[in-house]
Parts: sequence; structure tokens; C-alpha cells
Amino acid sequence: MTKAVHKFGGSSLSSASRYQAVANIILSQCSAGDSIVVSAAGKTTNTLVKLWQSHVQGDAQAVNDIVLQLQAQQSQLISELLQGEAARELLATLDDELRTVTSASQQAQLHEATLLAHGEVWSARLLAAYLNTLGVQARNWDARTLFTLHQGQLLEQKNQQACLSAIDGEHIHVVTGFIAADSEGQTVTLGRNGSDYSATLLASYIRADAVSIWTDTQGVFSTDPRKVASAIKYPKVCRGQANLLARLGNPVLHAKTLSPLKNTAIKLVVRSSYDPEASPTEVVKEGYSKAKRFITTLENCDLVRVEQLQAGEVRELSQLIQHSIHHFSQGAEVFLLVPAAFTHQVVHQLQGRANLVGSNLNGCAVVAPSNEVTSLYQQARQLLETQEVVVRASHIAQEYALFLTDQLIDADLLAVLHDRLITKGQELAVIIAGLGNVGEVFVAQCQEQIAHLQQSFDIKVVGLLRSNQMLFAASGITLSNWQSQWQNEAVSYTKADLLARIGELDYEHKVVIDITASESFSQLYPDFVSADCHLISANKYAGTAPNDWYQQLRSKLQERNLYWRYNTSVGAGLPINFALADLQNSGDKIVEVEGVFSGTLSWLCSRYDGSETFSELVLQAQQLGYTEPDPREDLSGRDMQRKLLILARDLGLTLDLDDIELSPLMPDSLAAGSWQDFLANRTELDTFYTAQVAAAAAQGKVVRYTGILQQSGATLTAKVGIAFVEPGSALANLTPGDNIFVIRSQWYQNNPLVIQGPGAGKEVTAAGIHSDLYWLIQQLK
Ligand SMILES: NC(=O)C1=CN([C@@H]2O[C@H](COP(=O)(O)OP(=O)(O)OC[C@H]3O[C@@H](n4cnc5c(N)ncnc54)[C@H](OP(=O)(O)O)[C@@H]3O)[C@@H](O)[C@H]2O)C=CC1
Ligand SMILES: N[C@@H](CC=O)C(=O)O
Repeated sequence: MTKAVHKFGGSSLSSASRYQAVANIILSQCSAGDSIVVSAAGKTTNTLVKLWQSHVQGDAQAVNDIVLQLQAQQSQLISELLQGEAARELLATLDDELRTVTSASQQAQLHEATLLAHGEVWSARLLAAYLNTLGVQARNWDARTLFTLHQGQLLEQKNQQACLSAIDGEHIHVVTGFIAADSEGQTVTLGRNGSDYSATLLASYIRADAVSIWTDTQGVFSTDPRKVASAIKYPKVCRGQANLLARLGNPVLHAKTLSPLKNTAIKLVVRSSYDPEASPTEVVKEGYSKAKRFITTLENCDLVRVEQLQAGEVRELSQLIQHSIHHFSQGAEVFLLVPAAFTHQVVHQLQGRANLVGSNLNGCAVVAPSNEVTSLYQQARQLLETQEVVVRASHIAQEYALFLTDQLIDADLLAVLHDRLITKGQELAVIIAGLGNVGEVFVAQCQEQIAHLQQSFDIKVVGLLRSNQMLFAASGITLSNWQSQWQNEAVSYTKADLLARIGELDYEHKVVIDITASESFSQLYPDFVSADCHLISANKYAGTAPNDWYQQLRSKLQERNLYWRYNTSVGAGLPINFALADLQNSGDKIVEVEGVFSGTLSWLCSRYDGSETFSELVLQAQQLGYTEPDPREDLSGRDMQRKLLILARDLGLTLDLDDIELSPLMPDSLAAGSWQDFLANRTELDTFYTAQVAAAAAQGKVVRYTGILQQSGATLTAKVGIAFVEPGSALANLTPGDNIFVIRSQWYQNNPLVIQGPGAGKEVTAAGIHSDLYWLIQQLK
């Protein structure tokens, strides 16, 4: 039986609805025998710290006020989550505890760690009680009965025994983070982010298989994603780099978190409790992932030079101030980077061996593969200089470069540094779905095209998919002989197999290119987005899916800073979506798009002169690669209806497919049945089309298939269908296969903007997909 430990931080438990979200995660992801380590809810620890400070200052009124505040917050959580006896019991215990706190403060018997421990105790007790009301057999543990330290050292054997006998396989165990006991039974705390440490400690004692740190970010990013929108979430980060980041101020992981995992195979992942479906970052053992680039900021630190620093002393100092301390040597000198609030304590502890050499410093550290550090150090120095940031001290080591500055590295400056230093030399994994008519040409063009794009990005095609088989190679498929690799190595797959392979990819960026005509494949897009993949679609199904689904997909992409390009889904390689976006972004207002948006129907109508039957021409269009896999998708007008909807949504209109009027270019009788049935009855199509031609000729006109999207005040016209047009008109004289988009806008009113050219065909479509890939890479650069 596998055992897992899940840790939920304060922000994950900041309100009753967050508790409910956490409970949902537990219900869906945990089984009996798993442990849940919790921090204090929301800002409870900060409030308890304030209470302690008021107590130390002898401010009885403030102590009372804060006790009342805590009582109100905790009672509210209890009352919102529990009812009846369960609620009454917890409320009564809370009252007792807070009364004890008040009287201990009055009698000058308050103990700091014991006071702080309440936060975690309240969380664990409430979460366990709430899980029980949901039918989960949950047990609540105070970690002071599980973890004991003697003179600051963990009593490993005792703790292991305590944990192994506590954590049975019948319950979900909710354990307090952050706290432990000393050998006298007094409460001790495990330092800032101590709950992460509690989780990995517990995992090592009970020999768990995995630890999930559930937090408010989706994983480990190249920089703080709250400050820099283009921060890259890494799927895998080595323990060494994670450790270094923690010492250099990255808030996601604490340096101590990793130490219990040393020499174990316990898997550690960092994931978001706000977005449980999002793919996590896995913190892997050295050598299981390539080193990545990061930039992390430092705020309000002091630089202390230390003489004769002893082995283990930094660890002891960190323990003392309950905060990680970064240290480094320059020549014979050793420096400590200490959070300014603790400098006094550190200097005092070092008893005359410490000199303050810089105070109130800010700065940043660039962590990178060792062969890149020197060049990044130089680039960063120059950049800081151009941004007029004075570097007071700097240090370069094998895995990082450190800059200490007077000026705070704010979000804008961090974004500049990140864009110039971090988003270089990265890899993009490409997964291509659909190796049919267009897909094969796209792959054939890939080799040359990728070599061209490679100058700015390392691009590897890692997956090729057909409807039933896939070829996946995480290190890249050799495109010059993919067919023989396919013959030998392609395997059948399920959706879960595909998502697992994508989830394992250790690339900074991933893109799924959908060149299928499959609705079911398009329905996987939300899963791809959860796995941090950008999307490029020639397939029109997602773009024309029901509006709710479509909007959810868009929001999900936006939340993750992911791109979706689909320029070839309308007009093949023609830059229609680019043009519309460009006009709108420049402030224009588009009022009408009219024209012929189907290569197949354009080719058929222009080519038809009666010398061959219409159905014969349909088969030729299919051979030429113009039609959809089932040409009835074109003849029914459905394909052009989809294109009009994609354009309408790009113009910000909230429409669904059936809001677009449609008249088909084939008799309804041919819509049902198989393609073979269609072929057997194709004369019905010929009769239908000849009648249309005759009706048009009677008016001195010719048959075309056109579409229009028009906004006039509150009136919207959206339709595709058969049109009889003047023989001399632009629509009548289209080169067979061409599309034409006539765009009228505020700026192009009387003399419209016209985009015209091949609207179907495998080469132009494949080229259009390359253009989308190129566009994506420009954004990622
Ligand atoms: N032809 C054109 O000019 C243009 C086409 N497009 C669009 O390009 C897309 C591809 O068209 P085309 O190449 O003609 O189509 P094809 O039918 O020739 O090829 C489709 C490919 O998709 C694969 N496929 C089907 N279902 C799935 C699935 N569920 N998972 C993975 N792969 C799947 C098929 O696999 P298998 O090999 O196993 O059958 C096949 O390789 C369509 O969406 C079309 O609308 C867009 C613009 C222009
Ligand atoms: N079948 C489509 C192909 C492009 O989307 C067409 O004919 O336009």
C-alpha cells in the first residue's frame, strides 16, 4: 500500500471555503493511511506573534483584544464548517484554551512556542472534525506527541517509533505542522515554513512514498509569478537547486524541507490547492533533471563578515533565528546574509567574531547551470548598471551569482532581469497530433523550419500522435526518419497514457499542435492546459465548442499565461486572425466580414462548368487535400459556419454555432449515413447543384457559397449559404480554391480591406501552422 503525506499551508486554510476546497482535494486524492500536515489558518500565526509581543510589552488590553480577535476568527471557521455537537465541542475547547492563554499572560506564565502552537492545533482539530462530518475516518494528531528534539536535535528513533505506531492504515491522519516537543515535553517550533519540514519529516519516519506540498502557487517558477507574468513554471527541479533557492529567499520551499528526504526515494511535489488539476513541480534527486535558470529577490538583509566560522554553526544560527541563512566565502573571508530583523541575535551569538559590513541590503540572485553562471553574472551586472541600480556587493559561485543592492528589486525591474537573463536557452517540447493530409506535410517541413527557429530556441518534437497510436520520445524524435521510428516504436495509447507522458516532460515550454479533425481530441485541451501546454490548432472543434466550455478554456489559458493560436482554422495560411487582432488592438472597430471562407467550396463553385459532374469535382477536391476528412462537412456549410464562429468570437461576440444561419450546398438526404452511402447516392448532389446553377443563370448570375458577419447597431447578421452573384464580381472571379475576406471597419468603410489567397491545401495549411509556431516562439522569447 502506498502512503502519502500532503501538506496544506495557511493560505490553503484561510476561510471555511478554503477548508472545503482542501477537503475536496483530500476526498479525491487521499486514501486511508495518508497523512495531512496543516499550518495555522490564514494569518493566525502572525496574530499569535502579535499577541506574544503585546504580552512581552505588558500590554494587557492588547492581549485581550487579540484573544477576542482570535476567538472570533476561529469560532467563525468552526461555525461555518461544523454543526450540532461537533461544533459545540470545538467551540468549548477553544474557549478553554483562550481563557488559559489570557490567564497565563496575566500570571506572566505564557510560553511563546506553546502559544504559537495553538494555530496548528486549531487547524488540525477542525479539519479532522470536518472530514469526519464528510464520512472520512479522520484522526487528529498533535505533532508534539510525534516529534521530539533533544538540545535541538531530533530523536530519530523515538520519533520514528511514535510516528509508525500513530499512523495506521485505517484513518486519514491530520497532523499539526510547525511544532514539536523537547525532551522535557515543552513545545518547540520548527521555524518559518516549519510545516513543510514537518511533512517531510513525517514522510521519512513513516517511509511514505510521496509528499505533496499544497500551496498558493502552482509549483516552482523561474521567478515569483505574482510579480512577473512571464515566470516559467518548471515541471522538474533538482533538490540541489531547490535547496539553494530556499537559502536565497525563494518562498516556495524551505531549505530544511529537503533534508529529511536525503538518501530516500520519497517523491516531493509542489502544487496548488487553488488549482488542484494543474500539473505540479516535482523536486527530483540530483541528475534526474537538468539544471534550470531562476532569479530570486532578497529584501532587507544585512551582510555580516565572520571570523573563524565553525562547521555546523550556520545551521545552529538558522535554528536560533528559525530562518534560513545564506553564507558564502570570498577568499579567506566568510559572509552571512542575515534577515535584518535577526542580525542582532546572530552577531550576539557569534561573540565578537562578526562584523556588520552592509546593512538594509536588497538584491537578487541568479541561479543557473554552472556553465552559464559567469556569463549571466556579467549580463546581470550590466543590466543593473543600465537600470541605474547600485550594486553594493556581489558574489559569484558555481551555481549562482548574487547581487546586493541598496535599491529594492521591484516587480518591473525583476521582469526586465527575468526577460533578459532567464528566458534564454530554453527548450520547447512539441507534440503533434494528426499525421494525415496536413500533418504529414507539417512534419516534413518541420526539420528545416525547426533548424531555422532553433537559433533562438531549442525545439524538439517529442510526440507524434495518430488516432490509435503514438510515438513519444522525451529527448526528441529524429525527424529525418520518423516514419521508420513510427513503424518500430509507435504504441497504442489511452488519454491517461498521453497525459502521463506529457506530464513527465522536463521542458520549460510545451505545445500541443492539433492537426486532427477530431472533436474528442479537442476535448482534451483543458487537460493539456492543466499540463502547462500551449496550443496550436488547425482543428476547428475547440474554437467552435459550446460557449461555456470555450470561455472556460480561455480563462484557464489566461490564468496560466499560456497561448492558443489557431490561425489556420480560418483561411488556412491567410493571416486573417492576425489582421483582425491587429485592427482591434490598434483601436479599430470591425463592423463586417464578408466573403468566401471555404477553399473547397470556392474550388468547386469556380471549377464547375458542367463538363464534369459536381460530385466528380468533390472527389477531386478531396484528392487535392482541400476538403475535410468527410467532405460533407464542407458541403453542408458546417465547416464555413465554424470559421464564421471563430471569427465572430475573435471579434468578441458571444455566439454559438447554431446562432449562425446556414443553408447547405447539398441535399439534406445525403447528410446521414456513411461516406459510402454518400458515394452511392452522389447523383442526388449533382441534381441539387445543377438546379442551383440553373436558378442562378435564370437571374444572369453564378453560384457561390458565401458568408457574412455584420454588426449594425444592435442587429447582428451571421450567416453562411448559397449566393447568386454577378459573373463579373470579385466573388465570381476568385481563383479556384481561393478565400476572400472583405473587412469593413471604422477605418476601412467605403474601401474595404481585402485579404485573398489560397484558403485550403495541405502545403499552405502546414505553412500556416509553422507561422503559428513561429509566433509562439516570439512570445516565449
Ligand atoms: N485541408 C486543409 O486545407 C485544411 C485543414 N485544416 C484542418 O486540419 C485538420 C487536419 O486535416 P487533414 O489533415 O485533412 O485530416 P486527415 O483526416 O487527413 O488527418 C487527420 C489526422 O488526425 C488523426 N486523428 C484523428 N483523430 C485523432 C485523435 N483522436 N487523436 C489523435 N489523432 C487523431 C488521424 O489519425 P489516423 O492517421 O490514425 O487516422 C490523422 O492522422 C482538420 O481539422 C482540418 O479542418 C485547416 C485548414 C486547412
Ligand atoms: N476544408 C476546409 C479546409 C480548411 O479549413 C476548406 O475547404 O476550406
